[in-house]
Amino acid sequence: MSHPTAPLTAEDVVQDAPVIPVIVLDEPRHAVPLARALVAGGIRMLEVTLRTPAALACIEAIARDVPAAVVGAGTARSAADVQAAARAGSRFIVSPGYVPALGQACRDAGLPLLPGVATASEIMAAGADGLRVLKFFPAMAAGGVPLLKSWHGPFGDVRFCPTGGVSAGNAAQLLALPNVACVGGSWLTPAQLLAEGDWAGIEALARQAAALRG
Ligand SMILES: O=C(O)C(=O)C[C@H](O)[C@H](O)COP(=O)(O)O
Repeated sequence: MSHPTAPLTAEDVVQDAPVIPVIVLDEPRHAVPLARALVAGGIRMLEVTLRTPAALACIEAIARDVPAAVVGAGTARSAADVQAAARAGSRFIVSPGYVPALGQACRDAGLPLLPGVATASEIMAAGADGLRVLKFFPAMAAGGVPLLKSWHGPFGDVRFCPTGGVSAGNAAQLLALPNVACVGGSWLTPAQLLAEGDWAGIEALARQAAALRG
């Protein structure tokens, strides 16, 4: 990334760190200290899922108060989600699946999209709309390492961010594959550490995740 506020590409999003934390926030007051802890641990590309009522306020707070973080929205399922996420200050969009309307909404908003795929046809649908950097979801349930190896033949130009069932225990094995750019997961931000406000604990998890590659 050349400048912290310059428009990003999907490549920028996946090559910044080995892990994109998938963050579920119920409490807006957790957003800023959590983002600071992750950044302190070496992880600044942060995906806040739109699964909770607090999500947009959390994205807004991180975008405003943690300039060292790059906040994006996850669980985007519709054009309206993309628009709301963009208004809140999201710099990238992650979705569990892909429909062309989502791709169009991201192009309209000028935001990179990591769309979720789990089959060859979905990879081809995303590819038809110019998308070659994809989330693989739900990674471990859908086929994990063997499926990624199978895709590498026909889709050698596609790079994946496997997410879903990824943990500190299996991330290194995924990251070793040539078509894996990074992984995503919720293990850096356990609900219990959030509830306890254990920011040092989250920073330590981020530091371990940041060290997974290189
Ligand atoms: O909310 C979304 O947009 C999703 O697609 C689902 C998340 O990526 C997974 O829930 C993360 O999986 P875990 O790391 O196994 O918890």
